[in-house]
Amino acid sequence: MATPHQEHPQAPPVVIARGLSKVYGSGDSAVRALDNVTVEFTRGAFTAIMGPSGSGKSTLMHALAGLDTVTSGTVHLGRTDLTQLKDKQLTLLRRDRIGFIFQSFNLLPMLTAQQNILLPAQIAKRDTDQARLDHIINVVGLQDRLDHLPSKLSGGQQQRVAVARALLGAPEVVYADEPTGNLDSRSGAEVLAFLRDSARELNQTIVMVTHDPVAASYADRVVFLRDGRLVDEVHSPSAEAVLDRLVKLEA
Ligand SMILES: Nc1ncnc2c1ncn2[C@@H]1O[C@H](COP(=O)(O)OP(=O)(O)OP(=O)(O)O)[C@@H](O)[C@H]1O
Repeated sequence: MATPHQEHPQAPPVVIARGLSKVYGSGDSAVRALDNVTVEFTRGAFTAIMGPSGSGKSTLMHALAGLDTVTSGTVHLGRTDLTQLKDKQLTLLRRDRIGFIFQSFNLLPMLTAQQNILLPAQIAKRDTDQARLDHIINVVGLQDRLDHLPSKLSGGQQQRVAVARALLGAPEVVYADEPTGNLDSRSGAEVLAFLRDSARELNQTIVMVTHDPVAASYADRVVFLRDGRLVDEVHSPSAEAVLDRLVKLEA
């Protein structure tokens, strides 16, 4: 068992959400998906967001990432309040300052692993830091797969390409939405270990939504939602401790 990652409480928060509420619809059919959520994510911390189905996990991640608007509250990435930005500014902010990892990998099928990893930097006309690229490719163990098309890679390898792509630009935060949802448990464990290592070795801030207590146990901290509210959190979690909290929340 690895020693728990020491979070740095003195590290400044990279993302700060204050008083976030999100209401879908209106009148009798209104659904309060987020209800006054205040939460911070410090630099280099790997945090999992958990909660029963419908508790607001996706809504929270979409709000944090500037993928969706909120009804009230603020979301700061560094000094920028995302809730004040127009669509075009949000698009640029997501491109330049946030990394994304999705359950479905989202690789372009006609590009090799290496081309997929480099694509966001090319689109943004950013120079690639060769030392960082080499390091990340090593960390995710893709050295001999770089020329392969996604269709010639296993699911775990494809997700490692997606992880490398998300990490390359050293974004201020990486959001991972059920990153192991399509993987068998061994590939899932590899991807989670890479996420954990990149938080530690690259001081990468990572926020992951997951249903899986084992996946959450790789994080430094797990925050729990119920009915759109932040109701609990666990630091240096074991899978058992996470499961225990979840069972109580679902009771
Ligand atoms: N576009 C939408 N329109 C109306 N209601 C929505 C919409 N998106 C989400 N909701 C509702 O908001 C609440 C929170 O949904 P959300 O998808 O954030 O939960 P979740 O915790 O991610 O769920 P799951 O674990 O099932 O993916 C739910 O009651 C859901 O039905």
